[in-house]
Amino acid sequence: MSQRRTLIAGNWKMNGQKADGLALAKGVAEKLAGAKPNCDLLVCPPTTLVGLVAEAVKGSGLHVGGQDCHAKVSGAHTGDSSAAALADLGCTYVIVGHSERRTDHAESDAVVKAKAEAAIAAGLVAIVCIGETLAQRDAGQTIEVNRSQLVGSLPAGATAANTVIAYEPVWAIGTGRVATPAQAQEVHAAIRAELVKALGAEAAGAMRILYGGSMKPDNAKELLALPDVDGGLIGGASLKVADFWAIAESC
Ligand SMILES: O=C(CO)COP(=O)(O)O
Repeated sequence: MSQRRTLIAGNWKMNGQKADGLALAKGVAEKLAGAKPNCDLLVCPPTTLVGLVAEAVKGSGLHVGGQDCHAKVSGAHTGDSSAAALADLGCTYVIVGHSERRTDHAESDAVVKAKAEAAIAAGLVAIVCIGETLAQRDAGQTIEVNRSQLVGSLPAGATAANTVIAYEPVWAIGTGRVATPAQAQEVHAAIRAELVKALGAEAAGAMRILYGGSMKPDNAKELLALPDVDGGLIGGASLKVADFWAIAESC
């Protein structure tokens, strides 16, 4: 049996306002009150809702996370949020380096690494995202692109307790085109091998590597059963209680 506890994480992205966001979070928390799936459950609402959601699900066992944080603790960074402020609102995780942020905000590996380090310093678990584009996959660069993003984005002091890796092939995000089990396992195994080099076998063996990209109730079981897939980072399907819960029940 894997020593790694599966993590099912919902990335709501820029979706939800007070009423529907609260209903979604409370819906998941209520499910959790009735049954304990064989995984940790996390929702990452937009920053606007993080505080409200964290208050609403307090004590339920449902974890709450941010979708991004700044590398600095405070200062003149209009529109940004610090990891410490997210922790203060009740977050225990934060996603960094999502491909949408790498693209929309030109975030480099160095920026992602600094953000992950800030997250850890604030006591949060950093979920560090990496993944290749379709053009890179078609050019046979998948393993090298992921290796290089991982090495460049991995925070100093990373441990299995403070860092989670998320492999999200860009071509699978929001497209309905999910990676095949063979494609996912190949990259996850390569990530694990790189983690062994960077952190040693023990930490690498204990670190969770999530798959993200069109994970749905009908494909989750097969992906989550792969030896190096330790959970999911779920976009679209995390916006419906029934779908998110069905994925959690596939663990
Ligand atoms: O980007 C994702 C999660 O971070 C995946 O999104 P989808 O599940 O909508 O493809």
